[in-house]
Amino acid sequence: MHVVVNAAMSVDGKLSSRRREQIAISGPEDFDRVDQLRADSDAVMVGVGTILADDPSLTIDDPDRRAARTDRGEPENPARVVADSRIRTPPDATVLDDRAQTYLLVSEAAPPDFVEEMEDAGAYVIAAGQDRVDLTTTLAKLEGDGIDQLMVEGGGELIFGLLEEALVDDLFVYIGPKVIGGRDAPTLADGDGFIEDFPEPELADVDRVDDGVVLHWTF
Ligand SMILES: NC(=O)C1=CN([C@@H]2O[C@H](COP(=O)(O)OP(=O)(O)OC[C@H]3O[C@@H](n4cnc5c(N)ncnc54)[C@H](O)[C@@H]3O)[C@@H](O)[C@H]2O)C=CC1
Ligand SMILES: Nc1nc(O)c(N)c(N[C@@H]2O[C@H](COP(=O)(O)O)[C@@H](O)[C@H]2O)n1
Repeated sequence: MHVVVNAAMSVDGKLSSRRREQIAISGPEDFDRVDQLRADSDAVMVGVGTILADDPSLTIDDPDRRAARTDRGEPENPARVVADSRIRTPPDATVLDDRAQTYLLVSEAAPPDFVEEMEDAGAYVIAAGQDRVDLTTTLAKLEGDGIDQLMVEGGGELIFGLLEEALVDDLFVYIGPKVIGGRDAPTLADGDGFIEDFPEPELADVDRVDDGVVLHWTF
């Protein structure tokens, strides 16, 4: 499986404010680049923190891109994947609508009643890990289901979890013209943070987009 992380951050490295509400950091050209990345993916993944904060659809905006996928014999939209250790995804979350297949990655601590509720809402539930989703095992299961190209859109906890397990191949970061600040605002990589063996990606490309810049890092 090839894992591509994409996120937009402020000049000071924040994904959002301390209120954890969605903030438009990208401009139109960058949102279009993200739409193309989604169209090139078999699945788009986020953590449940992003579901609770933003209620994203994770579908493709451009109808021509959706048509090109169906012409290739692919589903109109990539599948959606939510990492949600204890099932905090609300049953009326937009990712559970019928526009795409949705996988919910949960831990073995996820209450069985909630698992059943999510399956009734149309999600395909994969469980691995004691208290927290075991990302290595669940991503391998997704690969077994035909997901070769996985795009991850955040947030900071999930991105750190993937970096910690050395699961990231490419990282695209849009840095937009905003300063958000705040010690409690989410950053690109949250979690516990590294204290040694810091991942050291290589800078593959730099592009000026809208009023900011896209950095492409490879691991
Ligand atoms: N600017 C941008 O590009 C983006 C911004 N955001 C922002 O990020 C914030 C949400 O980010 P976070 O609160 O960090 O939540 P998150 O979206 O990273 O979700 C974290 C959750 O993922 C689940 N998870 C399961 N297994 C895990 C594992 N092994 N490692 C890590 N997480 C695991 C846990 O239930 C955990 O609580 C929101 O404010 C949202 O608006 C989110 C996506 C993109
Ligand atoms: N690429 C990007 N730029 C920004 O400025 C953002 N605020 C985000 N946020 C993430 O985009 C997703 C929205 O999904 P839908 O369009 O509703 O499908 C979601 O993952 C946000 O957190 N991204």
